[in-house]
Amino acid sequence: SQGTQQGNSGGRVRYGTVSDLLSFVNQISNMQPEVLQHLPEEMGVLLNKKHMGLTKGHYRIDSDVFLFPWKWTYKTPGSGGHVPKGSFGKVHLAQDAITRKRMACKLIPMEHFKPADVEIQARFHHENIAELYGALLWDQNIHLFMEAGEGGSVLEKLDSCGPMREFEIIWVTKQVLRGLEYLHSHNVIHHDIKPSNIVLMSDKAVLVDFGLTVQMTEKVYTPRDLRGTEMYMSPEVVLCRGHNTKTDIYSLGTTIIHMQTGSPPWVRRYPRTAYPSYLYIVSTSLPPYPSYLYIVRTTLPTSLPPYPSYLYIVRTTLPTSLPPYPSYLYIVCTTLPISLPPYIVSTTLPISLPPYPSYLYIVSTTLPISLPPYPSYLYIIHKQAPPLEDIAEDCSGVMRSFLETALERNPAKRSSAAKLLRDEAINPPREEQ
Ligand SMILES: Nc1nnc(-c2c[nH]c3ncc(-c4c[nH]c5ccccc45)cc23)o1
Repeated sequence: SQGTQQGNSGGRVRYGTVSDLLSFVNQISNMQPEVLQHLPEEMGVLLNKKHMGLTKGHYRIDSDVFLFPWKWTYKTPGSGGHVPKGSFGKVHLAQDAITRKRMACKLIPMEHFKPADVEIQARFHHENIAELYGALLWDQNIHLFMEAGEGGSVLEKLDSCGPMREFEIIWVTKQVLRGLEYLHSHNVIHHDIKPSNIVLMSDKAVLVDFGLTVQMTEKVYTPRDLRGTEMYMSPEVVLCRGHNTKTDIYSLGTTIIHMQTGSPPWVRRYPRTAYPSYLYIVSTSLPPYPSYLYIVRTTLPTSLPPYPSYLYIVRTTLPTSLPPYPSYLYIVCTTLPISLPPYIVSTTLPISLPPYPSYLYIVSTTLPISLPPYPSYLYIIHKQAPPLEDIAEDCSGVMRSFLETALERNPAKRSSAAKLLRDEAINPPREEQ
């Protein structure tokens, strides 16, 4: 019969609706790895007919669409945070062979992909949220095609051009607040607002990376793990006792400090490099444990208050001498959200230490009596007042009060995105613009 070619002889990529895409990503996340390894051809659902040209049910990489590395890898956030899971993947520039439309294409290895990576972006549409155009499975990677911010991210801009001027910061802040106002009105928390997750276009900025995003079903979201990037994390998230959309406002506040000064809060006052070479205390992910670091001391107090254990890195006065074994790695655990062997000792250190010291390396058995206070930013965020000292000296008075509101320690006193959008700091009188 004259049936449509696509249905039978074509490939396994089709145009579909958001629900088609969501059932596709759920279906493939339940597929056995061995099935995924031998896929004869690409599969997927494309939402956007205008930008993506299918050819008989095919959308082949390097034939129907071309990928160009943006030389931008979205590393696991171990380099700056305690996040047990974050966003994996490389972001490429993609160009459709038929429509010539330029897009961003994030490749997520199947073993790291979870449907939550796309659910929010597929279901919620706003001009300040990177639009999802489609999802394709090929070569054991999920390819997420999205709206491209060809100006790169705010972090790249800061790294290449240094601190931003206030009128630029105002422009970015308004775009981010519009995106947050929309997400928060649907009880969605982004959880990872920071310069690298804000990308720039000629006429707007958009939020990207929804890998940590959640939609609250109650008034308070109680996490099972730590979500976000340490430097930009709010005190209530660090405490792990429940939080709400206001956490994104705090992270926007720290992001503004980063845009003003070129550095995130805290790092100038608590530099990671404050340590003599023999002792590094930083925490990333301990294989396979969540990325906390539980160095307290060899003899533990009988009971600790119910705070999360990573807040107990306070005993920097280690015993003057450790048992006679050289080059120890001591990880003595306090109360952990999961059970660990009570005492992990390894007599051999990894051959090459990662560029960021990622454990506590006690490379000599005798240590000086006392060490400088531990710069665990989680502990600092938890203990100290918000980082108002890190606000740029030349910050205007109105922007300073904007930041004081956004960085309020008590989320209930922190202004909402809707309220901040009306703030005079980001609505300067016309003659000033
Ligand atoms: N993690 C993540 N998840 N989705 C995205 C994303 C969606 N659209 C995009 N457009 C541009 C960039 C981008 C970031 N830095 C860059 C540097 C140079 C050029 C482009 C970029 C990233 C994205 O990013």
